[in-house]
Amino acid sequence: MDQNEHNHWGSHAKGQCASRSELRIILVGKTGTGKSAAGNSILRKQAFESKLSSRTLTKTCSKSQGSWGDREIVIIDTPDMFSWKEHCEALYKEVQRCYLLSAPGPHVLLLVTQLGRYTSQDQKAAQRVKEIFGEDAMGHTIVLFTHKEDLSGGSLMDYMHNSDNKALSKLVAASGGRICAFNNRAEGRNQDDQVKELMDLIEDLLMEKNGDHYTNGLYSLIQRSKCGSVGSDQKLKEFKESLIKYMETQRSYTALAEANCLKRALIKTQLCVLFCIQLCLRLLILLLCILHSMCTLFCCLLFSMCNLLCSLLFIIPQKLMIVSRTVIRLERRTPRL
Ligand SMILES: Nc1nc2c(ncn2[C@@H]2O[C@H](COP(=O)(O)OP(=O)(O)OP(=O)(O)O)[C@@H](O)[C@H]2O)c(=O)[nH]1
Repeated sequence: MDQNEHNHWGSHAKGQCASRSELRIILVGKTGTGKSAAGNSILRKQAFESKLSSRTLTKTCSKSQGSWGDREIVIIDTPDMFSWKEHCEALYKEVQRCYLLSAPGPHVLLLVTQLGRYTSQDQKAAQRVKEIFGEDAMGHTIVLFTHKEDLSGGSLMDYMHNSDNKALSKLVAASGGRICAFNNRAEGRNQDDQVKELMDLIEDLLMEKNGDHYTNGLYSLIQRSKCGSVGSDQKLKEFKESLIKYMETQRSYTALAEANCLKRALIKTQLCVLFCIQLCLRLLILLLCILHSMCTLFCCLLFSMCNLLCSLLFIIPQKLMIVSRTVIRLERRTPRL
């Protein structure tokens, strides 16, 4: 067992009696979005390594502390554990480390994404956050956009309002509309202002949650282990087993939800097709009726024309006869010279 894990396990007891003003924040999201840089902005020091890199820079979960007013701020930076495709030993190890570092539970999950770059990878990362911490963790999530300078002075609300990224809108809605933006290159007053904006958002969230941090079965297990009599190694082993079970359960919930979503979409499509077929049939019947009426009208017209023609054929010779008789009579009366 890793020595570090022993230390983390031991440190959780320290977390139980942490001061009431302690604020635990976990930075989550896709790699390279600016999680470490955001952590540094909040703490206003170079606590986490952050630089432009073609590879993932943060290799393991780490924790750093600072303060904001009378609040002690604890930030847990996370490595690229939100985009690994499969559940594997390395993932479980990092998740375990993250749980132990953030026990008895985070007040805020800061989901970091780059402004204008919310891709399918970010969606998968958000999904993995739910797999690791549970669906209810969205209730303690704030979406933090980095590269705020790209707004060029415009407001984040306007940006969201004009965005046609449905997945992003869905994420923001699931996070209760709690959004914030950082320019992690900002300094001095500008840096303080954006941290204050985030802190105000966090205070509102905590007020809503009666000051409570987020917790779930795994955090409760860490809490309970404090009173247990079993040794640290055994506790860690049990915790890891529970964690694997928890993540697998969350994953099957997600798969089930996705399958239900797919089923609903399929039913909707079927209903749409049925409606279209029904509409086409009705239109066809209407067209046939119109054609039938037109045919009847045409037949009537033809019949009338024939009738008229026959009548004319009968009347014209009669009239001709009369005229010819009159002419003959007149000829007879006229004296010959
Ligand atoms: N211009 C600008 N650059 C930023 C901003 N935020 C982060 N960056 C840059 O983006 C790069 C990646 O930032 P990191 O903080 O290392 O990102 P990360 O998510 O921690 O990445 P990993 O640790 O590799 O997972 C760095 O070069 C940062 O300087 C921002 O708001 N504006």
